[in-house]
Amino acid sequence: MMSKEMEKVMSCVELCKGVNGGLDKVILRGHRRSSVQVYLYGGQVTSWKNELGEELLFLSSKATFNPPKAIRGGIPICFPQFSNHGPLESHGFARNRLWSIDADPPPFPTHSPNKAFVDLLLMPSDEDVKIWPHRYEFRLRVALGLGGDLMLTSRIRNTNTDGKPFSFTFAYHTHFAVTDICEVRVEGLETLDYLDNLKNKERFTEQGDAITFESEIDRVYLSTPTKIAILDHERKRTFVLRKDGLPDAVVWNPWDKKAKAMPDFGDEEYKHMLCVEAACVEKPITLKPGEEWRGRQEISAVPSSYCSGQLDPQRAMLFG
Ligand SMILES: O=P(O)(O)OC[C@H]1O[C@H](O)[C@H](O)[C@@H](O)[C@@H]1O
Repeated sequence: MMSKEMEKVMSCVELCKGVNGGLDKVILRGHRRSSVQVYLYGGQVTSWKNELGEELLFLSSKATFNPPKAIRGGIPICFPQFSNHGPLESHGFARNRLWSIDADPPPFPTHSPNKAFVDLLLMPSDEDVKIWPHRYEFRLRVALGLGGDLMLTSRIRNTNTDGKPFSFTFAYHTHFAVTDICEVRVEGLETLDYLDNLKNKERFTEQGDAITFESEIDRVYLSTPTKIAILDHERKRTFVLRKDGLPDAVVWNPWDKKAKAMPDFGDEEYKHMLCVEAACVEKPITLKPGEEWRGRQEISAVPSSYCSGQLDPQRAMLFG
């Protein structure tokens, strides 16, 4: 049972103005100094802090908060198209639309005691329908768990009235903050096939033990396990990413040359970020009118054990 006091702390959800007093954002406050910030613009998480108030996500110091440009960093939502895997603009348009707060969302099947969450809603405007001729309701729940984990659940429903199905690709484009990219490794993707975006989406098989980084990387790993670990050796911190309904995982770091070419990304910032993205890219999702899809991502930050860099066994058990 949670104490009354704890319940009070956990129920903290605040709507306020973001950077430069412009765009609206929601702050979720959890235990001690843990928090999450979500902009209604893009339905985009831009900050996730642990109990010590340490930032766990990367947000570029050059990120602009000026629509229609997307915010560089945090967790952009890529919908209805991932990257350039289709005819739409890069990553579709959900990341540069204004979402609304969904005051009365349909119930979630699983009961959660957690009070620190917000429900957002995106529906197409008439202009959007000209770009992508479909009607949908996209519901996004962002929740800060009792243990400080960040959970994103997307529910996308086809509301077409013309009887037509639609297909889409999707990603939670999560930018993890890391101390030094050269000291990071990703476990859980070894021996898998991937499409290499740097080589015309050609298919390869991962050979290495774990993924380490020494140059630009832009890959879509296919049919991955539901759990992926990102080990930040220098900080002795491990991010655990768990996902459901999202078979693929994108790994991206632009490295020095591409970093310099991006106006909203610092020249040296590639050293301190890594994108590992729960995604559905290879096989698009198709929904008939009335059908709904769900895709969920849960991320946690746990201490790495000292010598081996493996997941701390105590905490790892919690994530099963
Ligand atoms: O610059 P953006 O449109 O935000 O895309 C940033 C990156 O996102 C993904 O990770 C893609 O795999 C990359 O190819 C792309 O460069």
